Amino acid sequence: MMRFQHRAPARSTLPMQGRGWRSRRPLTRFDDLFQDHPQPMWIYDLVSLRFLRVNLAACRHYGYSEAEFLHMTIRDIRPPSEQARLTADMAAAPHAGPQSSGVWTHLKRDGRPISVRISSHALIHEGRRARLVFALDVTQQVAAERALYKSEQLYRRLIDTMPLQVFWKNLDLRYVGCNRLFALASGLDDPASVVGKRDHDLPWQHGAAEHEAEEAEDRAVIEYGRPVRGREQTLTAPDGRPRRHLVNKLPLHGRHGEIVGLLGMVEDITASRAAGETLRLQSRALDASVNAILITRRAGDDDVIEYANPAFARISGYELAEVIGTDCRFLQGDDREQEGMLALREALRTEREVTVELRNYRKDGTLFWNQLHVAPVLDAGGATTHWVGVINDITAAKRYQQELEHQSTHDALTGLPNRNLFQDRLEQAIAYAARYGHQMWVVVLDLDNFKLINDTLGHAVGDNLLQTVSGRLRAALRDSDTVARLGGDEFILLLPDQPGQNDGTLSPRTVQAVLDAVSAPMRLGAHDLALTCSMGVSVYPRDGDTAASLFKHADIALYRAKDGGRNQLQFYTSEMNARVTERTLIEGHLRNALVRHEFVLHFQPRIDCATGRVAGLEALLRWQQPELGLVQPDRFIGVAEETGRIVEIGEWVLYEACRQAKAWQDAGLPRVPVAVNVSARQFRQAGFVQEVRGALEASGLEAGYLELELTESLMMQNVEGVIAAMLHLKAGGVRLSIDDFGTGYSSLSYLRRFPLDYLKIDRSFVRDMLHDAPGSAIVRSMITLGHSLGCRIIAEGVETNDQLGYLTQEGCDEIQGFLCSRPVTGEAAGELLYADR
Ligand SMILES: Nc1nc2c(ncn2[C@@H]2O[C@@H]3COP(=O)(O)O[C@H]4[C@@H](O)[C@H](n5cnc6c(=O)[nH]c(N)nc65)O[C@@H]4COP(=O)(O)O[C@H]3[C@H]2O)c(=O)[nH]1
Repeated sequence: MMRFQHRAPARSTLPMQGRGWRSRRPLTRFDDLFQDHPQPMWIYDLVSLRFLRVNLAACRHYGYSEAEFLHMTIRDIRPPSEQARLTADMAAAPHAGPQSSGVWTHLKRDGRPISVRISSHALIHEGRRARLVFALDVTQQVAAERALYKSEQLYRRLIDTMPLQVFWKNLDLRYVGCNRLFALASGLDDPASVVGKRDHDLPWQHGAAEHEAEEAEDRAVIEYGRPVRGREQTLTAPDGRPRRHLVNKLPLHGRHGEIVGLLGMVEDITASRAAGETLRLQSRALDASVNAILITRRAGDDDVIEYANPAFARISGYELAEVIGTDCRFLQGDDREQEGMLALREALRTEREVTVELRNYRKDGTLFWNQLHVAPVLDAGGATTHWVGVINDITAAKRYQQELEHQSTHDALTGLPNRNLFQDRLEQAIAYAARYGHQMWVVVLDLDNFKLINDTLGHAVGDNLLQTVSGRLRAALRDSDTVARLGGDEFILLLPDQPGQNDGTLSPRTVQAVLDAVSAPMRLGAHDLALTCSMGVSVYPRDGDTAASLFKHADIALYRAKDGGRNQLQFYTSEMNARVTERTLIEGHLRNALVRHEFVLHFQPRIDCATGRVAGLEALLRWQQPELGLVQPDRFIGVAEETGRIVEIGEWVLYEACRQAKAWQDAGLPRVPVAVNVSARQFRQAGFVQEVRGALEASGLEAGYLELELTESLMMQNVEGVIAAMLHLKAGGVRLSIDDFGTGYSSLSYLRRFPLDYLKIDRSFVRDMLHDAPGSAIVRSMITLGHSLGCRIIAEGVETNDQLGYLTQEGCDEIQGFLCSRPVTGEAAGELLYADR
């Protein structure tokens, strides 16, 4: 250790007080004190700031030797950051007396900083103005203070950053401290402003009642040491809005366990409560939804159900507990390869929303159609964590849609495929047959006389009949065959290759099955019916290789079958085309026949059986077509009826017949009625009665000389309307006859109501009447019936004297037929009348 070696009297130091600055007496004891003092001490020159003396403790503490110190100034032991402060301190320091100048940072010789508390005293040292400095090392104390400050800061920051309002009160219920949140909630900016106040001193938004309740609770906490936990309350926040709080209060204990106050924590749970409420509502919405909702999570290859709502249980029939944790694929059962599944898998793979329609199966195995909408649920980072699936049971809509589709492709009455569906199937069958070299048959089937049954027995019976025939046809054929209804009484059959049949003919068994289906006796309501049918057949590929040509050719064959007397099956032949061609030809020529005056009337007399004289003349239409020659009615009346031309043609006949009859009368020939055939279509025209009246007026013929022949089937359609029109005509004096009697389904009760003058027995009955007993009995009863209705009986088609004899014997009134005369021109008919004078 270095002693104070340079001690010399000349360097003695005197304090400025006491013995005086000029005293030179060495103060050895003082030096020793200075030198040996445990605190670092030094004297420095106030002008040069140089160290003048340093004690051993200073040398030890700072690490400088005394000699080194004496070459330094007091600036040299200070860091640059303290230099300005030193300058200011020097300037402010008193020239005499002691000074405490606070804590400074000094640097040791090795550069380490220390904190020192400096106190100094002015003095004269060896004639210089100097200062004696005591440096107390407070480095540790400062560090501890700093640490404390720091921890206080930390604690302050901690309670200020807590998402809770924190406060603590003393026994007087005055606030001792609080965090920033609490201060703000109380209406102040700064926690310090809260300290010392009581609740009612703070600018809360809520009122005195709340403060009182609050303090009462505080007092209870302090008095009984019982904490308050999780009390909820709603208070008004400084912004005026209600906030929901969760309040906790604990007693604060002193060093000896005594209660010294309370610590309170208030948590604002408004947002979490609102979120909870939202969740509650959303959960309720999920529960109440009529659509099933699933939330699934991907787990490996599975989409595991995490949530399913009650609607899911209702729709699927599964208990919720059964399905949670399982993959959704149980809903498809084995029906996995569905179109919707492909789209669904793709959407799951690409994590996109999708709506698909799936066939799902309930727990009991029944199918339900599911319109499924799935959407990914993303986390904050945008990754898919779950999927939400909304299941909409669209079974009813699907069924409705299927029904609509069925309706558009099926016949409503019979449930059979309609023409459109048949066409599709035929096209498919053609493609198939073409590929495999098969043949097949298209059969158009028409029920004979259906129209008559429908018209006479009513539509309900007609419908019933069609349904029965449909069912029978369906049952008679194989599943691979198609039966469709084309409309009305027309059916069409598609019969693909019959096993063992490749000769272009239908198997007799199939034909028989179809015939039996139609002709087996049928009881419909009160009616026993026996039907027949006509069939036209075309064969693929012989008669056509398109749906249209097969259709057309089967239709032509049918036409031929009907033409040939019905109740038969006709295969299409190329010659049939000729007939169709002729029909087309006739239809074309008919268009201009009237304007070209190509029609003429022939007349056939009928003879009174009693007198043998002409009783009347029937006007029969002939068509003198330049290219076709004289065309008989059976070749063109049907076409005229179908095309509607019969209306204008019939009108011409009516006028012409009246004109001719009047001309004969005017020529002085015998006055006999002229009979005109009226077609159903013509009769149904709204102005028909007026038209008859017009023809009579135009010709000047008396109504009593005009006779209208109405067919039985015409009269049975819209019976009431027909009777009304007949009564009108009858009232005007016109005579009425029922033509072709016996060929239709006349109801006797109706017959009585028709105001008829004549009943014409159809020539088919006359032809057959002498062949067997039933035939003659039928004619006999017809005559009796006619007479009982008050009609004169005319027998048609009388060709032989035997027929004439029988008819006369049975009381027939008039006869018409080749026996008396064929239909002849108007001129020849005039001659007949002339001869009959
Ligand atoms: N086998 C045979 N036939 C006989 C005999 N006596 C008469 N006929 C034929 O029987 C038909 C009688 O006429 P309808 O039954 O009214 O049958 C008529 C009638 O339904 C219809 N028709 C003729 N003219 C007209 C007309 O002006 N208007 C309408 N709507 N139909 C007419 O055409 C049908 C056929 O007329 P037509 O060919 O003139 O044939 C006539 C006549 O030539 C006979 O002894 N044996």
